[in-house]
Amino acid sequence: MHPDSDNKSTDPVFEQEQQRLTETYATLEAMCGHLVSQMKKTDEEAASAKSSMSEELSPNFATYADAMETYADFAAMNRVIDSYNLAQDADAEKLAKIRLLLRQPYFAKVVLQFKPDEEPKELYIGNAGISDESYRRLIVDWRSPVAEVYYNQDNGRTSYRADGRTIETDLKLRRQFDIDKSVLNAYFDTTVAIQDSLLLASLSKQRTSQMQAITATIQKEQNLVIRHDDVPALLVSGIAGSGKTSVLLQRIAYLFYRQRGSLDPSEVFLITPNPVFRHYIDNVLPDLGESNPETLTWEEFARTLLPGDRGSGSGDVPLDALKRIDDAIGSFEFDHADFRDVQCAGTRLVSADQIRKIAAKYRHIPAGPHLVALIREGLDERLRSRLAQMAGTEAVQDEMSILSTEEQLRVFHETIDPQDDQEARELALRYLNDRHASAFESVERDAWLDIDRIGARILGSQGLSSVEWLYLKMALTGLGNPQAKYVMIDEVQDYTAAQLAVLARYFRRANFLLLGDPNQAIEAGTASFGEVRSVFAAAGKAVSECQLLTSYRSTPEITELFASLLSDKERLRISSVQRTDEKPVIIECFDEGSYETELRRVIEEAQQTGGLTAVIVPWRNEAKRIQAMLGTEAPPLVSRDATLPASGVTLITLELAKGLEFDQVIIPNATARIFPDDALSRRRLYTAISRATSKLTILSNGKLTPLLQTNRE
Ligand SMILES: Nc1ncnc2c1ncn2[C@@H]1O[C@H](COP(=O)(O)OP(=O)(O)OP(=O)(O)O)[C@@H](O)[C@H]1O
Repeated sequence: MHPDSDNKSTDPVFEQEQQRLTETYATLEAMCGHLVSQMKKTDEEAASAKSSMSEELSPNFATYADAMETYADFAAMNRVIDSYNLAQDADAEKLAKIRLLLRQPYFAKVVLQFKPDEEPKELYIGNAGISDESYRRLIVDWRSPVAEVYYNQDNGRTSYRADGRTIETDLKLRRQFDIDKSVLNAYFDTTVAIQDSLLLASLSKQRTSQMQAITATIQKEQNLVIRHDDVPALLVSGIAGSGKTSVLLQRIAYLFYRQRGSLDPSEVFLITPNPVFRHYIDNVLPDLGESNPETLTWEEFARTLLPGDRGSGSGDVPLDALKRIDDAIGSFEFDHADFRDVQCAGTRLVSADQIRKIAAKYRHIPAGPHLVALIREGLDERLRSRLAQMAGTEAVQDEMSILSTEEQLRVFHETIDPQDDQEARELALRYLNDRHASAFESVERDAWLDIDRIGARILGSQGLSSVEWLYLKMALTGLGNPQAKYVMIDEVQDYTAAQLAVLARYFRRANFLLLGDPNQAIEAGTASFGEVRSVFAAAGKAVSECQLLTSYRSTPEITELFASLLSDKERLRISSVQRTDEKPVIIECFDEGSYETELRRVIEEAQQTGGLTAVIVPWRNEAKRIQAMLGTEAPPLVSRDATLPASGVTLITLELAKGLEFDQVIIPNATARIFPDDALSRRRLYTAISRATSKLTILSNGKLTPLLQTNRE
């Protein structure tokens, strides 16, 4: 049922629901006001308790007993402050939830009958769960077990899982709401047969430059991924616009909720294609009341681990090279030239020869993380004794005595005036430890190992690629992040098998969520889904799989056009959600003059229509060509670190447009030269076309690519 504005006032259900909303809203507002004043009060109490306790505190360290008493007083004061802080933290968390709900208290209601003789239960589902003062559940969190019945989209007998048990119930009613703060705009009672009105309403909205959460309209196949059991690797293959990125973000929010208190955002990693994409998605989790995880591109990940003078490389390395590294490590022995001096500020602190001597003590242990850890410990000890010996020298003590007051404060947090030799030595050691902090760091990072040289010996080649370098370092030293619990890789088809092998090994204890579309692999040499499976299986991570086959982004006509680039078998399985439609336009021009006129016209038209339009070019040099042709009227080119504008026309390379979407897409030159009839061009064209939500214009300056010939009118 969809009451329009005329019958709202006469529809008793609408009135009842508006009434319920008004009451809930008032309760939330009251709770908010109460919490704010409570937090203010706690703040004042904490401040006054602190000041009266500090006044009463009379530190006395005269005797051992006095000192003990003083410490006990300090500890008591800290305990009081901690309890205030804890209370504040709990209140702040609750307040954040209420503020989230004040934007939209809930978006759905389900009525569930658990036992035939019981009253049915009404549950309102929202972005967070909250109970009122008398512990009555006002709103249920969308991630709570019972909310699953809403997403299962079955009316009648259904079930959900809670604490490993399956709970049977009868879904009597599934009602969706369009709510803005305390105003009910509409409600929809849904059954499976009727299309999802809230979904259609949400899809028909104009796109913004930032991705939005899809909590209220998550579809059944998407929910299976979001609520999937924890598995070592979950591979989701989904067509363009099927909600892979949306599902990924909703799953992160789900995991944070389910593991509240034990899962920290710093233990979740999201590997994204580029910074433009990161900006595009970075509001979704905060809007859901959650923090963003650690978000990195491959380049950023590699840069933190590789030596400063090395680029992150292409990653295009055969898996076989990595296998040879694994095979070789088993029987590998260091030789004298595999070590490098530990240096700092031009001083050699531990020589390669000394490292060799430390290593010689462990000759019976095979090369690998255990041996490297032992050498590292020995080296750390050697470094400490070297600095202790330097601390006793006159040269260092003289150097320390002429430190400026500022430098003394930075190093010692006070000015110094050593009274005897012993004190002077201790201070000199602190000074040296500070000055040589980077030497300790390079011992810790195993920078004393010449990975390039070791790799050249193992692989028999001159110079390692960055991926080989990383893999070898991990195999040899155990480099990795064993604390990471989840790693999410979006657009997984864009990584090479070797890059994925590095990630699987680096985050060795993490569960992986891998999402991608084999048809959007726009570079040669990246991993097929078969390779993705075998890389993770080889890393000891059994792969489970899900598929998403409905396109939510594009209109049926656009979906049909990009689906026409796929094999018949694939095309037939794809569907799109019905909406108002505009036929894609293909314009083939045979002379430069008419091409320029047409291009100017479609860009001008796009400016007039409003919304966000992308002119997608395959490479940067094509962007330059367009800029040269259009001069000052060329749309601005999106750079790698940019944030998309809210509206207007932009020029963007395919690489950066990946994963994003636009109200309109213009493909400015789809000739056979740019999109020849081969598999890679087919995927590039599929990716470019599928960025459009509602309008698509394709031009060609010369003969149109054969890939689209059959689609012309
Ligand atoms: N259940 C849903 N309810 C509302 N909107 C949805 C839903 N699922 C997806 N969408 C919308 O469809 C569009 C495409 O989603 P998303 O970008 O997550 O897909 P994708 O599979 O990652 O796409 P691609 O691989 O083509 O980059 C987005 O605008 C998203 O908000």
